[in-house]
Amino acid sequence: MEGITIIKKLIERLKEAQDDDFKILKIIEISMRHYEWVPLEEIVRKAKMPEKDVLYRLKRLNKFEFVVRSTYGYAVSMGGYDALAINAFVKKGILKAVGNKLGVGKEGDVYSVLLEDGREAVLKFHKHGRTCFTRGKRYREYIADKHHISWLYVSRLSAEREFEILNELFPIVKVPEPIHWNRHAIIMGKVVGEELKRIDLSKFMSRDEIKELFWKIIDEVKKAYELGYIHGDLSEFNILFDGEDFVIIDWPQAVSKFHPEAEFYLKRDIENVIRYFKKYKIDRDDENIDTDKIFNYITGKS
Ligand SMILES: Nc1ncnc2c1ncn2[C@@H]1O[C@H](COP(=O)(O)OP(=O)(O)OP(=O)(O)O)[C@@H](O)[C@H]1O
Ligand SMILES: [Mg+2]
Ligand SMILES: [Mg+2]
Repeated sequence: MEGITIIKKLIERLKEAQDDDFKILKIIEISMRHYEWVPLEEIVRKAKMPEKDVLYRLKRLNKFEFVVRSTYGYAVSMGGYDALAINAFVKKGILKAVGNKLGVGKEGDVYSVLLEDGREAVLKFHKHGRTCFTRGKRYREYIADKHHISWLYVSRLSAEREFEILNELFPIVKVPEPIHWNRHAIIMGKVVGEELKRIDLSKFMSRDEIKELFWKIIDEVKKAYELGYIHGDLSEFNILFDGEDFVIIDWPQAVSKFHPEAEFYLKRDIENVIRYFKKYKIDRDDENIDTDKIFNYITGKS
């Protein structure tokens, strides 16, 4: 799988990379708040190192594909940003090893990881606007993209947001346990189970049991709402089920229940869940399985 090869390469490069490589990479990262392309002089000035030493580090960073270069200067690449986050987790004594890729979402990559305390966990990289930074994409296309400065900022913000929300919800709502956050990456508890989308419940559950599962999911949505949040992207893709219990994942886009469009988002979430369960015909003899009724139930309007 391509994902595994990429991370393996990244890990190899991480092993090779030295503290001074990361020092320079961090200077570029910080300077990107003010520059699209950080000029060499700026890096030299901040590094307080002779120019030839800085150039040596930049050459290495370029070889690792941790930076992108243009005539105007240097920028951190997506791989470089991944490396910074992984390096930070390792330096803090949190992360021990990165394993296989678990899933590729629209917005990020998820890996199975081993923590220093022996726990298995999950590392999720938030990657917004990744299209402007895919491997091999050329400089010309890169500068033509007006969003290229913000991907770093937006990805970081999204990870921070998901981490905060998980902290608010866990353990009251069935969500993964938030463990750590750095840059655009979060480490969270590993959930056993598969996306509902990939499971045929009727193969091992009765209709009553399936109906019970439906209402349990709705109750989690209600609990999240009571804590102030609406998932905003709830569907059979973001519910992991192990045959008995489930966990709702993927929260960065969640909105406040006081959001002006709150009703729209909550109803859409409810509809998605109802739509998935329709194929099991659980709504046949339960008139309460209705978007408006469930909306009222969740918001306490009935
Ligand atoms: N805590 C977890 N434990 C186990 N697997 C997980 C966990 N979090 C995510 N995954 C796996 O990784 C996939 C992608 O995760 P998630 O849905 O959070 O990311 P995403 O990039 O936002 O996806 P999407 O494109 O659906 O928005 C999930 O569908 C699931 O298979
Ligand atoms: Mg998802
Ligand atoms: Mg998502």
